[in-house]
Amino acid sequence: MILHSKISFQTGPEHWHQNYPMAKGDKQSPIEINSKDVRHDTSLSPWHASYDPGAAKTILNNGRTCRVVFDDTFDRSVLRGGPLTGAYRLRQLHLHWGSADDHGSEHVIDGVKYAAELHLVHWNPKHGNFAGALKQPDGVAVVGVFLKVGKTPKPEMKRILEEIDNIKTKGKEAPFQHFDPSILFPKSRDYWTYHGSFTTPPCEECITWILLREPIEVSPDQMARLRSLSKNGENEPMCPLVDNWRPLQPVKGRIVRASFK
Ligand SMILES: NS(=O)(=O)c1ccc(NCc2ccco2)cc1
Ligand SMILES: [Zn+2]
Repeated sequence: MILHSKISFQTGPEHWHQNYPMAKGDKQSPIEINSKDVRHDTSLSPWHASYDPGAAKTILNNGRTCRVVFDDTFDRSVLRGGPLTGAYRLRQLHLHWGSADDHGSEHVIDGVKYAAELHLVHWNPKHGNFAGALKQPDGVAVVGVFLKVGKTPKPEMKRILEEIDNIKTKGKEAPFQHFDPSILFPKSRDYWTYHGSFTTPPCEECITWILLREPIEVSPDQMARLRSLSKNGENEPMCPLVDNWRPLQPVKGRIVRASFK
């Protein structure tokens, strides 16, 4: 009798729940924001980021995204206000992007997919550490900024994208200092907010999402740089790091609030 061993690497988002049951939860991210279902909440206050440029440490390619890591050992770079209670510490920022300009963001706004989505990840120090915060519904706050391709790119994105040449392959890390990520924010502070999850396993439902309504612009060349990153390690076959976004998840009756009319 010949045994056919069938090895299937079931790692796609549809299979995550087999190892991470939370991936099939009722508060998963990303979701589509439909303006007709959004509730303008006049009690929502403005959000404030006070970041210390000296907290920036390194930039790395972890094979899934390009991530900038910050010193979060004390209240050095914090996010306050908006839907949040207390100061949340900035831990890292990273991006999700597509293989072409017409898709790449994780959240979708009235059917619009942006070329990329920047996530600034903060955690609530009242829960001791990041690992503890993951287990709490108010443990983490992520600010999402949409990126669209245009002719007046933000010079500040240059800084991140210039470093990309030094972290082309998985596992590569480079120093990344003296960087204040609040320069990446658009003019308007208008945002949507809802309760959701990490968009990668283990998909804990611990995130207060704050999605900025106004996208920032990047140049075609900047998007091409992002797409030049590789998933593979240095001496492995080339595999472009693109389309690292999770498909839309069910809203399951959640209310999305807007800070604006
Ligand atoms: N795309 S995202 O903003 O939801 C996001 C943010 C941070 C992580 N970090 C990885 C992780 C998840 C749980 C513990 O460590 C993963 C995903
Ligand atoms: Zn993300």
